Amino acid sequence: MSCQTKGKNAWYKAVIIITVLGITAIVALVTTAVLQNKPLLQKYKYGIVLDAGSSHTAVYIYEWPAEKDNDTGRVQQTHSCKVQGAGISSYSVFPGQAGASLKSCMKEAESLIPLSRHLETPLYLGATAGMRLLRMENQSLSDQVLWSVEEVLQSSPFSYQGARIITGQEEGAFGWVTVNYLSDRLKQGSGTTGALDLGGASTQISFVANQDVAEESAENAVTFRLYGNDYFLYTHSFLCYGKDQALKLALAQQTQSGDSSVLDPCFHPGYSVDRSYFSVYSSPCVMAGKPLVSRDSFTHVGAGNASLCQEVVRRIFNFSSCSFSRCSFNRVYQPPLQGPFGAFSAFYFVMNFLNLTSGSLESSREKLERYCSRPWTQIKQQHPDVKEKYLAEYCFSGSYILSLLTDGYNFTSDTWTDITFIKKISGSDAGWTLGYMLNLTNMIPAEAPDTPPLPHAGYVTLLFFISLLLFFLLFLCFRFLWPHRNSQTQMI
Ligand SMILES: O=c1[nH]cnc2c1ncn2[C@@H]1O[C@H](COP(=O)(O)OP(=O)(O)O)[C@@H](O)[C@H]1O
Ligand SMILES: [Ca+2]
Repeated sequence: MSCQTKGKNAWYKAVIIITVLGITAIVALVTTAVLQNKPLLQKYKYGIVLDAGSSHTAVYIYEWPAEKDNDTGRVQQTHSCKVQGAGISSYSVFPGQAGASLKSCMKEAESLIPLSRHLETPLYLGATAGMRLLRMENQSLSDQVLWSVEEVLQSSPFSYQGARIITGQEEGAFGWVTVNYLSDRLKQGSGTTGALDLGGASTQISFVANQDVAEESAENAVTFRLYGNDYFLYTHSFLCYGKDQALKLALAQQTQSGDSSVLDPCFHPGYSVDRSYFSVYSSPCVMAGKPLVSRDSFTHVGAGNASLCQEVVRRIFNFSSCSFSRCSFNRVYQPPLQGPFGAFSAFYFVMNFLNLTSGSLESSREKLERYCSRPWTQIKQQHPDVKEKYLAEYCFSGSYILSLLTDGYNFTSDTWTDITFIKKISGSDAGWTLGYMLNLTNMIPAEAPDTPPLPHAGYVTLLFFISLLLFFLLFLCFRFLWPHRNSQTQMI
C-alpha cells in the first residue's frame, strides 16, 4: 500500500512538472510567434485630391500604411474639407480669385499631415462638369481659373501633380473603381457593383458589361486589369443632366411661352419666387432660346404634384431615336443593366432626405407624391436648419432621380432594389477622387500580389493548436509508457 502511495506521488509530481513545462513551452512559442510577426509601429503615407465640382470644391485626404504602397494595404479617407463658397467655375467673373478660395482647406491639410510627409504627399485637383461647361462657353476663362488654382496649389508644401478638367469617362470609371475598391470586390475577383453618380451639372453611370460594348460604342468602353482580373466597363457621363442643370432644362421647357408666371408641379404649393430669365437661359445646357419677351423675370409658383412633375421631367430627355441596338436617352448607347448598383453623391443626399433609400419603386413614388403636395410653409417650418435652396428643390430632385433611373436608365420595379443609396463605404466617401488617386499613383497593381498562404491570426492559431496537440501526444506517451505506472498495475 505504502509502495503504491509512493509510486502515485512520483507519478503526480511528474505529471505536474510536465504540464507546467508543456504550458510554459506553448505560451513561450505562441508569444514569440505573435511578437515576431507583430507589425512594426504603423507609419502612414498620404495623398490629397481636390474635387472641384460644379457646386463646390472638396479636399479629400487619404492615408495608407507606409510599407504597403501597392500591396494589400487599404487606402482610406482620413479627412475631408468643404471649401467655402461655390465651385471654381463660378469664379469666371474674377478668375484670379478661384485659387484663394482653396487656401483655408489647404492650411487644414498642412496641419493634419505630419510635417515629415509633406514633400512626398501627392496633390491632385480634378475639375468636373462645371468647368467642362465653362470651357465650352469660354476656353480662356476656364484656363484662367485653372491657372489661379494651380498657383495656390503649387505654393503648398505638397508634391503638386497638376490641376485639370477630367473627362466624363474618367469621372464615371474612377467612381466605379472607388466603390469596388472600398467594398473589397476587386481583390476577391468576385462580382462587382455598378456606380451611379449624380452631380449638379453631370451624371455618370458605369457598370461591368459584355466585351461587345467596345464594338458598338467605343467611347463608352473602358477596360481595367486590376489584381489579375480584367474588367470591361460600360460608362457614360451625361453633361447637363446633373440635378442643377436638369432643373434649368425643366424650367426652360416651362417658360417657353414667356409668361409672367409659371405654375410648376415640381415645387410645393405656396412656393413663389421671382426668377430672372437670364438665370435659366444663360447655361450652355439650355439649347432652347430665351422667349422673345421684354420682361426680365417670371414668378416661379409651386403646384406640388409629383406625377405631373415626372411628365415635365420626362420631356428633358430625348427618347426619339437610337442608332445602336439599345439606348438610354439622347441617342446614347446603353447595354442591358447588370446590377447591383451603388448610387452616391446627390443621389444619396436627395433620397436620404426624402426617406427613399429603401423600399419599392411604387412606395417611393407614393411617398414622393405625398411629400410634393405638402405646403411650402409647412415644409419650411419642419426643416428650419436645412438650406432653403436645397429644401425648395427636393421635390424636383426626387422626381428627377426617379425619372432618370426609370425612364432614362431603364430600371424597373424589379431591378429598383438592385440600387443601394450610399454616402460612404468603410468611412470613405463614394466618388471619383479615390479611384483617380489610386490610378495615378499606381496603387492598384494589374496582377495579384503574392500573399502568405495564411493570414497572421490564422498562423498563430494554427501554431497554438499544433503545440497543444504535441503536448497532448507527449502526455499520452508518458501516461502509457511510464515504467512506474506499469509496475503499479502489476502489483494491483
Ligand atoms: O445636402 C445636400 N442636399 C442636396 N443636394 C446636395 C447636398 N450637398 C450637395 N448637394 C448637391 O450635390 C450636387 C453635387 O454636385 P457637384 O458639385 O459634385 O457637381 P458635378 O459633379 O456635376 O461637377 C450639387 O447639385 C449639390 O447642390
Ligand atoms: Ca461631383
